[in-house]
Amino acid sequence: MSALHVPTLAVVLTLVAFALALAVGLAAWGQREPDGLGVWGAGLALMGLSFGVLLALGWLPWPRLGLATGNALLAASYATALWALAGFRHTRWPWWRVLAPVAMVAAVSWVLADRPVLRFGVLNALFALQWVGLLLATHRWRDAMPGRGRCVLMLGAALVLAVFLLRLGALALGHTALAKPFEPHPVQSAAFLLGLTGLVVLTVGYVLMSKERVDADHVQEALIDALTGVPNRKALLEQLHRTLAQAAREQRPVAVLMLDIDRFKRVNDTWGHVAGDAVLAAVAQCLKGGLRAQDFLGRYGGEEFLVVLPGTGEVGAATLAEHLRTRVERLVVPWEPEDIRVTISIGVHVMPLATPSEMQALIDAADHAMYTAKRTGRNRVVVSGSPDELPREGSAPPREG
Ligand SMILES: Nc1nc2c(ncn2[C@@H]2O[C@H](COP(=O)(O)OP(=O)(O)OP(=O)(O)O)[C@@H](O)[C@H]2O)c(=O)[nH]1
Repeated sequence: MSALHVPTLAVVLTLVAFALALAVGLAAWGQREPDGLGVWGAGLALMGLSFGVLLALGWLPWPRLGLATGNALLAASYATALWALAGFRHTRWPWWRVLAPVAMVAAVSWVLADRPVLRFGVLNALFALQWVGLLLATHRWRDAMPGRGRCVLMLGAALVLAVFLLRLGALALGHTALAKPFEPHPVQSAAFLLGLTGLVVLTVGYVLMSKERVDADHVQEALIDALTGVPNRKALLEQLHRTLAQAAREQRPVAVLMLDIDRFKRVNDTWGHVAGDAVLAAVAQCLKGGLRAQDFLGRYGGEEFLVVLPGTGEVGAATLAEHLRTRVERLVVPWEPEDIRVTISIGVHVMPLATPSEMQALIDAADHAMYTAKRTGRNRVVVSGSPDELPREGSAPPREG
């Protein structure tokens, strides 16, 4: 290990830090949703700068100032890494949390400039504390970082922390020669290798976290209807399929409500398409607010919504449908020159023992009941199979009584 030339390793570390800063900066450039990646890149640049200053100490006219600056930049780069993570979590990060460790490290470097062993010990302890803080924060903020990127990042942080623990351990065992900057020593070689590996792993972890966030957003966008903010048809059908499969396993009923805004064309024709959009969004949120936690609402098509009620029988489904109908009836959508009110017609169908293969039949039956509600006056609820329902084409007329 001592064959590994420490100053060369330090130069490699400097170049790698700058190269990663450039790559990360390019990746973060023009990001739609900033997630701290740009700040992470700035931290890498600060790290490269700090090693540059420390490597140039021998040539600087004021080595004491150079030492304090180089170490302060290193503390700043570590503090910036934590700041970036706070940004990933959309947490406001006060300036003092970045500046406090920087000021402390600068003061220690300056005051203990003539006591290299003590300075080396205190500085490595302070840096180790910064990385313990970063590891703890990453663990505490795991909800905001649910993917594998966080694990990779924590591995990188552990490797960097190991650098300072290794140096502190060696110092405690009497290897005081380490205290000279870039002194050839197997422990220093190992520390630089660990640091280099940790830096790369950390950055890969952060970029992975950023990518996982974007992927999750895309999945979410693909399943949410942009206008109304409720699940779209694809998400709705997938959820209904899952609900039917679970209901079949548990031998429980599933109810489906098909809801359609009455005379919606008139809303568009009277107040314009933008008003129609506002009404659609307001109705969707109104319906959503009237559901129980286990129920599921989605936009089935134009002005049609579908509600899935797992484990709900006919009486419960009809009661909930009536509740939704009155909620929408009371809804007032603010608009100029006059507020807009609409009503909805609802068709209800319940399958006591449904299976996923009957999904389309379930929807069609609710749709037909809704069609009956339209044809028999609108602003009403019709339960499929009830005497109210009009006969379906090609089917037997509804039973009497
Ligand atoms: N503003 C807006 N209008 C939509 C949207 N999707 C569908 N529509 C309109 O919804 C209207 C549906 O009209 P129809 O199917 O004739 O039904 P209706 O006027 O609601 O009458 P009934 O259903 O019989 O009560 C059409 O004018 C569509 O253009 C949308 O996303 N935004």
